[in-house]
Formats: sequence, structure tokens, C-alpha cells
Amino acid sequence: MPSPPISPAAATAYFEFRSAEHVPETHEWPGLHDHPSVDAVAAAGRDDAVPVVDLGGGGDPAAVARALARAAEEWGAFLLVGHGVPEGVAARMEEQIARLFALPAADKDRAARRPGEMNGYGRPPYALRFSRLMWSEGYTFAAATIRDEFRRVWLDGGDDYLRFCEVMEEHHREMMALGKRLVDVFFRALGVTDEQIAAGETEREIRETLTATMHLNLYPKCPEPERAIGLAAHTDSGFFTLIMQSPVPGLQLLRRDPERWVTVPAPPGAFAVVLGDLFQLLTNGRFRSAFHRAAVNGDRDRISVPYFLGPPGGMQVAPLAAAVPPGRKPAFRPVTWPEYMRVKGKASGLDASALAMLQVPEEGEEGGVVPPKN
Ligand SMILES: C=C1C[C@]23C[C@@]1(O)CC[C@H]2[C@@]12CCC[C@@](C)(C(=O)O1)[C@H]2[C@@H]3C(=O)O
Ligand SMILES: O=C(O)CCC(=O)C(=O)O
Ligand SMILES: [Fe+2]
Repeated sequence: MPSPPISPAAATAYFEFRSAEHVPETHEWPGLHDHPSVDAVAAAGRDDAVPVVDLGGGGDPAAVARALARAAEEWGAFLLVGHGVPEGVAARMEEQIARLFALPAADKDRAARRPGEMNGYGRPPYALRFSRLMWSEGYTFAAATIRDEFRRVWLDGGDDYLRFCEVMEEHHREMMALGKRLVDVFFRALGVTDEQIAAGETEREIRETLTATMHLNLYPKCPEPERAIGLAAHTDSGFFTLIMQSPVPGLQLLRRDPERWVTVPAPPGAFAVVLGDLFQLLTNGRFRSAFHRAAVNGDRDRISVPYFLGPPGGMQVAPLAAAVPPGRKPAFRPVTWPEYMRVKGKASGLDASALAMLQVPEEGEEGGVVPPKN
């Protein structure tokens, strides 16, 4: 993206999306249509159909693991169904999130993310790198600190606050349980047996110490959706992200050869799952992180709730022994999540190319390059 970054004044000013009749220059993104977009419905049943992984339905666990491995290797993303999360959770989340973002600007600004902090209302951390603003409002918080975080918004701690927190906590409980189940299926998909998972200290530690960050996105309907972007293209940096989304498509995945954006369908009840860079490292490059973005809609608001799962800040993430071919060295050196974020922050790209800096050259090689995704 072009530099220089947006001025601090423009970056913190509150923008009233609801009254905008046009996309102002501050929110207009060049290059959005450099690659064609492939519609989810048109892609159904063809190469560009986003993979679907069904966790339930009495399916054969080995078949589920195979479907997951394929999706993780070829796309780094998939739709997850048959997960068992009760239907009402998503509807309650949407209702509460719409209420949060509809609060007066002063209430939200009290909880504005301060420089250098992770939690709060405002633009996501990577927004600082762009010279344009995105068509969205966001709120980030550690799933473990919901009650403290939202006292900043609802000072009285009254019924609205309590109801909001209960719904966020319900979602957190469901997502953490689902995330842990999915970790086991990912391990199985790598060829680790249930006995090895039970015996393997690393595998157990990864599952039992998962940390969760929640990010609430509101993409207000946009008068000129072709000129704006809800969330600019990036890869997530953690292990994987479970995304609850309104039944309004918007998430797009970059596919290559030729480059094109594929829109992920948004059937009610399905979660979109996106793999992050540290999962690519953990699986020694076998499973790929997905380069993705969120488009906006001309007719309807869209809400999404990415639930970012990753290691605790102090954990060194290294390729799993089960993912390294016999007789070969691990392809990456160990790294903590905060250290990786610093490496990625210094790298010029917003994708997994920062992983190349952590690659261990093969014997006799000068250095390594991560092969192109997808
Ligand atoms: C856990 C996290 C992942 C994230 C940074 C964060 O601390 C919370 C927000 C996440 C997000 C969402 C939008 C894109 C992104 C790159 C960003 O700047 O903030 C991701 C971060 C990430 O995955 O690296
Ligand atoms: O809105 C979406 O579907 C994607 C959100 C996302 O990629 C993010 O918050 O990191
Ligand atoms: Fe993302």
C-alpha cells in the first residue's frame, strides 16, 4: 500500500458511517480490483468452492481429518459445520454487538484503544500501516477479561452491561471448547495418532494453554461498496481464527494462478476458519495461513466476530516433530507470538512472508523462501 500512513488526527477521528452518502477520499482504496472476484454461489461445485469440513453427522473421524488436511493444505481456510454450537449463540451475539456499536460515540471513545495497548474500541493494530481508512468499526479484547473491559463502556455496570458480558462469555466458552476439539482434529490430520496426542507433551500443552482474543467487527452498509474495504488484506498471525459472521457474505480469500478473490459463503450456523502464520510454522509449512480481506455490502450491515486462538505470549512455537519429515531438520526456528508480531511489523508485507525470516536453510542452501500460498 502507498505510504505515508494516515495522520494521527485522521486516524483517531470518529467517522459517522450512517450519514455518509459517498465514500470520502480518506476511505477510498486504490487497487481493490486488481484481481477479479469470484462469487461464492457461482463457484459452488467448482475449483473455487470453499471447502466445507463437517465435524458431526456421525462421520468417520479419519475422513474428517482427511477433509481438514486437504482444506488446510490447499486453502488455509474452510467453512466449519456440524460443530454442535447451539444456534441461538450467533443471534444473541449479533444483537449485542449491534447494540454496542450503536452507542453514542462518547461511550465508545471512553474505551478507545490507547497507543501500544491491545484491548479497546478502534481500528485494528495493522491499520496504522495504511494511508487510507477502512469501512468498519472494531473492538478487540482478551476473552479472559470481558467483565473488566466493558466496564469502560457501561460505567454503571447495569443490566445492559451484564447482558452483553453474559453473551460474550457464552460465545467464549463455546469457541474455546470448539477450538480445542479442532486442535485435536488438526493433529490427527497431520498424522499424529490419539495415543501420541495423549502422550505428547507438546501437543497437550498447545491445546491446554490456548489463549483467545476476540475482535468484534461491524461493517456498516456502504453507499459505494466497490470503492471501500471493510478490512484490508492480511494473514492472521496466531494459530487459527474461528469467525462467526452475519448471513451476509464479505470474507474473501486470495487464490493464486491466476490471482483472484473468492468470496466465502455465509450460510447460517457455519463458522469460517482461517489458519494463521504460527500454524504454518507449527506444521513445518504443511498447513498454510490464508491471505484474506473483508469486502463491504451496499444493502446490509455485516457483523463478524473473529476468535483468534494462539499460544500464550511466552511460549516458543516450533515445528511439531510429527510434521517434520524423517531425516530432515525443522524448516523454521522457534519464535514466540509477540516476537513474531515484531518480525511481521518490520517486514514490508502483511502476509506470511515474514515467516521467511524464520526459515532455517537446508544443508548447503543460502537461505529459504516460503513457497507461494494456495
Ligand atoms: C490477537 C490478535 C490478532 C490481531 C492482533 C490481535 O492482538 C487482535 C486483533 C487481530 C487483528 C485483526 C485485524 C487484522 C490483524 C492483522 C490486526 O491488525 O489486528 C489481526 C492481528 C493478527 O492476527 O496478527
Ligand atoms: O470479517 C471477516 O470475515 C474477517 C475478519 C478478519 O479477517 C479479522 O478480523 O482478522
Ligand atoms: Fe483476519
